[in-house]
Amino acid sequence: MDNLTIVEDADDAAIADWIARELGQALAATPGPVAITVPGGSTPFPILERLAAAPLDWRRVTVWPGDDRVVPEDHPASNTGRIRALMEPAGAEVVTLTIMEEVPSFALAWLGMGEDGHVASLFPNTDPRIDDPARIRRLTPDPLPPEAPFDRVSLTLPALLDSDRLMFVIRGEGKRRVFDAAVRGENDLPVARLLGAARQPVRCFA
Ligand SMILES: O=C1O[C@H](COP(=O)(O)O)[C@@H](O)[C@H](O)[C@H]1O
Repeated sequence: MDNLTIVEDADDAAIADWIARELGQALAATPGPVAITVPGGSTPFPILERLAAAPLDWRRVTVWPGDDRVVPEDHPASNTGRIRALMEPAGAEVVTLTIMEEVPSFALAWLGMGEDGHVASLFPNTDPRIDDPARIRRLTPDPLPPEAPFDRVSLTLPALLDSDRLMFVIRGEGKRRVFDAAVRGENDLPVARLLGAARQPVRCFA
């Protein structure tokens, strides 16, 4: 993949700095709002905490969770609740993901990945398609991940691909093996489908 850059051993502060620079450039390029999508789970939150402290015009930034578990926002497993708690005090607008939303084009689509190759909440059993006519779907992972055994709402592949840049943060050897195999086209997991269709720059902090 000519459009892929893998950055190894970057710590949370370095990743937050890189995102802040990207966002700063996107904000400088337009007087209007800038949308980004961010992952949930556990990996992104220390990075988001640092990012929220960056001196950006957060009032022009709309933050979209890339996916969420179907739980109330005050539930500890709610991605949106945790993202909102960090990003709203900085001044950003945080969107609640429902299937009614109009989804914008993103300046940056930041993704995590599960060891099963899922991105956002596009799990292998949900057979995500790059020509999905929907931008947001409600889905049921099968098997249900034991750490978050809930139905999901997720941006779809075309919604994630409608972005100027894609970025992953993946930690651990198991995830790295799955990601590298996807890059080489050796599997057909959701991450491989996304990467296979990506034409924008992709950066993976691994
Ligand atoms: O369930 C989810 O898992 C993935 C991976 O999370 P991580 O903590 O292992 O990085 C995450 O990207 C997704 O947003 C989340 O809902």
